[in-house]
Amino acid sequence: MADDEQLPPGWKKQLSRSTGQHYYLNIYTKKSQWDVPDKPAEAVPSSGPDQVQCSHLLVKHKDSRRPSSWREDHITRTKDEALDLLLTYREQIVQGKASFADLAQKYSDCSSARRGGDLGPFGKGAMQKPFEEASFALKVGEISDPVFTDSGVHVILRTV
Ligand SMILES: O=C(N[C@H](Cc1nc2ccccc2[nH]1)C(=O)O)c1cc2ccccc2s1
Repeated sequence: MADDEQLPPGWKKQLSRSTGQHYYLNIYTKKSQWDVPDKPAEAVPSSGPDQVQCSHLLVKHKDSRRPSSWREDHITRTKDEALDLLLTYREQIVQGKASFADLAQKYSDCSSARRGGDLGPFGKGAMQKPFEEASFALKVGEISDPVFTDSGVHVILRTV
């Protein structure tokens, strides 16, 4: 077990009264963590990455900004039908019954379908706000809940 003197600078080892386990306190930000720190404590909380890379599966509906796609010239499903459809795809992915890229390639109403839904790296300001906020809130490898934009209903996978 690492003692204070062996910890990277800026960390303090504490004992949790509730669990009896040790945790580690960042003496600058007062944030704590269970894992033994392996780098100096950040004096300022990190503002997160400048860019992320995500793939998405989009199901459009009749009220989408552009109710047309490579799959269907004239999309007539309702928003509720789009959500139900998206949830079936999300469930198959989460249950490991299909890969994200495979379902995006087959069913996404975005032209990124040909790339398994990959949008490439993007920063803040590049995508519609609900999509951006959901993407930057994901950890790498995490899949979002359904996200609604003017384009339709999305499920997002953060890849980088
Ligand atoms: O806006 C696009 N496609 C639209 C649908 C759409 N709307 C979106 C809104 C947010 C993120 C991705 C989105 N894709 C379309 O095909 O009607 C993009 C396609 C691609 C393809 C490759 C890389 C980036 C992009 S962004």
